[in-house]
Amino acid sequence: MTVYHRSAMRGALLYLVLSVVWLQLVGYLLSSFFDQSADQLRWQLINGYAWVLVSAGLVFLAGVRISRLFGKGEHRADGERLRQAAAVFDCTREGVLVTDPNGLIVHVNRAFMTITGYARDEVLGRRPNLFKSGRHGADFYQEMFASLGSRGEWSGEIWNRRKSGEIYPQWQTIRVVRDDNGQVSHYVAVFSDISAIKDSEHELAYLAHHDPLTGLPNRLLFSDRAEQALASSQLHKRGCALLLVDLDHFKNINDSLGHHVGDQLLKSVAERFRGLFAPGVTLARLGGDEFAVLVENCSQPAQAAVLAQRIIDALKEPLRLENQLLFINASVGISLFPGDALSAGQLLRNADSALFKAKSAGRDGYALYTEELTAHAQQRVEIAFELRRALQQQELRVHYQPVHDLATSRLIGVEALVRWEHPERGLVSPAEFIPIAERTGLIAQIDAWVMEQACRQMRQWQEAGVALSFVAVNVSSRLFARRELYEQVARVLHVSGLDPACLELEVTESAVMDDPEVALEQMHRLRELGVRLAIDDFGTGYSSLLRLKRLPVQKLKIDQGFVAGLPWDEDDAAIVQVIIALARSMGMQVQAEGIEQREQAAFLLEHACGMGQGYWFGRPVAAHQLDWDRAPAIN
Ligand SMILES: Nc1nc2c(ncn2[C@@H]2O[C@@H]3COP(=O)(O)O[C@H]4[C@@H](O)[C@H](n5cnc6c(=O)[nH]c(N)nc65)O[C@@H]4COP(=O)(O)O[C@H]3[C@H]2O)c(=O)[nH]1
Repeated sequence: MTVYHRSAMRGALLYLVLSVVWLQLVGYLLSSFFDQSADQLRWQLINGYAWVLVSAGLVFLAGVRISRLFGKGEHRADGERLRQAAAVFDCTREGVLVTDPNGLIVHVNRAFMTITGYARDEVLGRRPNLFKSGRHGADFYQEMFASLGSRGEWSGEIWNRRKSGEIYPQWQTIRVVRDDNGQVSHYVAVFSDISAIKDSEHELAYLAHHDPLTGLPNRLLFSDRAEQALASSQLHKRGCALLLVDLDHFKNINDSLGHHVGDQLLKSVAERFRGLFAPGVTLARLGGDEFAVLVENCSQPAQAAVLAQRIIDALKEPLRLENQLLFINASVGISLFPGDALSAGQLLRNADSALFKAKSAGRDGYALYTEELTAHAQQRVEIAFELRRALQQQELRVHYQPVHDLATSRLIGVEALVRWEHPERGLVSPAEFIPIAERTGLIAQIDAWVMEQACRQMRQWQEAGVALSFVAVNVSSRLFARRELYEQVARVLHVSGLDPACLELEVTESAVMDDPEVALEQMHRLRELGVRLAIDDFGTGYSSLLRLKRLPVQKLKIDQGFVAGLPWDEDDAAIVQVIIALARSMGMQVQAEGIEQREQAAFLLEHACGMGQGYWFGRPVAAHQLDWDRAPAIN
């Protein structure tokens, strides 16, 4: 039983006792005063009314007492609630602002002052438009008031101004407070400062769309901009050009000087490129050493070509990094909208095909996309497919090109060169399928097969009494980088029974310089087998002389590009002489490729080049077609 029940029970008992005592007493008094029962009855009636009156008075007094008591409790609870609300109001991290129905500020909390920078006195009695940033138009506020009118509430993002003048974003909820009669009594706005969230949002968006190293737009943003540019160009009937830029031999710099220098180089290149273009041009780094440039309002190939040349020329000046000068070139592929492609994706693919063409044409230049390039790309896919079949169907052949001793003019060795006897297309040049085989990884299989054939053939010649010093085979950079090359060579030598000293492995200069440390290890292992090593196409790469000196190589092959200009081109002549001197100083043999004229052979002989090969001595032919006795007189 509660306290209230007990006191009510006490009141009721008191009333019962008083009533019984009163009735007994009045009954006794009336019977002793009056003899006449009629008089007694009348007075009893009067007494009844009097008691009812007294009871009504008591009930009234009790009611007043109870309501006073309850009233006091409610008042106390209200006060408590208000104190709690004020504490919450003041401690909350959200800013709170209360206005009267006329929009005049009547209350703000502590967080409000911290966020806005205003003191309480500076804002009381003023209107919230004091904080307007000017970022929102009239529609925004109209919508806000419409929502307050219809739903009694509005929430959303709003930009306001602090006392310092700084504009910042808030997340704000405004609520209408109504009195008992349904009239608006106050507006309460609760808001939080979301600048930090906005900043991280911006940072995330920035990171998602930019390359962190150079700060340039990345592939995602570039594609997006390209889409927009194409849409706008289509609308305004204008043209667009996409230039894809790739740094030549960047990997060499990265590998030889380290990633840190590589990164610095990319940053410097990005800086140079930035300085070339007007703000309307989008420059991006798509990844690695690949950059892209999107030029709006450029529909003529000649215009785009001028820009491409400007990019190439921008790198002619060496870059200074950490007290060293670095030289780097670039190749550029160009594709135009709407002439070459109608979508951003296609434009990019076409520029990539054009870039491939620029690279194949010797780098440090640009190429424009043509439809033939798509045809070529298609052809490359077909060749890759057919090449697999060719290997299974044994359509590959090995031809041998004679190598002559320049001093005696005698045939002393041969180079094994693969040929593809296509059932429909006839003899396919390796220049056509070797790059595809390299891209698809089929080259390892091809090289292994050629090596096996060449070793067997050499054994047969030796058994037939042919005096031949060596057979040379090409090892692609793909295979050269693999550990299994060693096992493969050992197995072939074992199976064929060929003396390892008769096998010469030709590795291109770029394959060696791709990863000089791996190359060095691989070469030492191969040398342990007893085979000879030659560097092919020497002069076209970026060999460091220090590295070259450490390589266990027996021969340098002068690239045919330098031989072609002999003896009249002074630059070629000078380069050839330097290579010969270099090889001799390091105790290596020198062999020139691509000798097509007697004068070239004479120049090489005069400058102490030991060996030579070329059409003038003999073209690559099938094994049985070799002319062992041919020794054309050089002088
Ligand atoms: N203009 C001209 N060219 C001459 C002359 N003398 C020789 N050549 C050509 O020059 C190329 C020399 O081979 P390479 O530099 O190793 O260049 C080779 C080599 O890098 C690659 N290759 C050929 N066979 C193989 C192979 O079995 N494996 C690998 N990995 N690559 C191979 O394909 C390239 C091209 O081979 P080929 O078309 O056979 O072309 C051969 C040869 O036919 C000349 O006097 N004038």
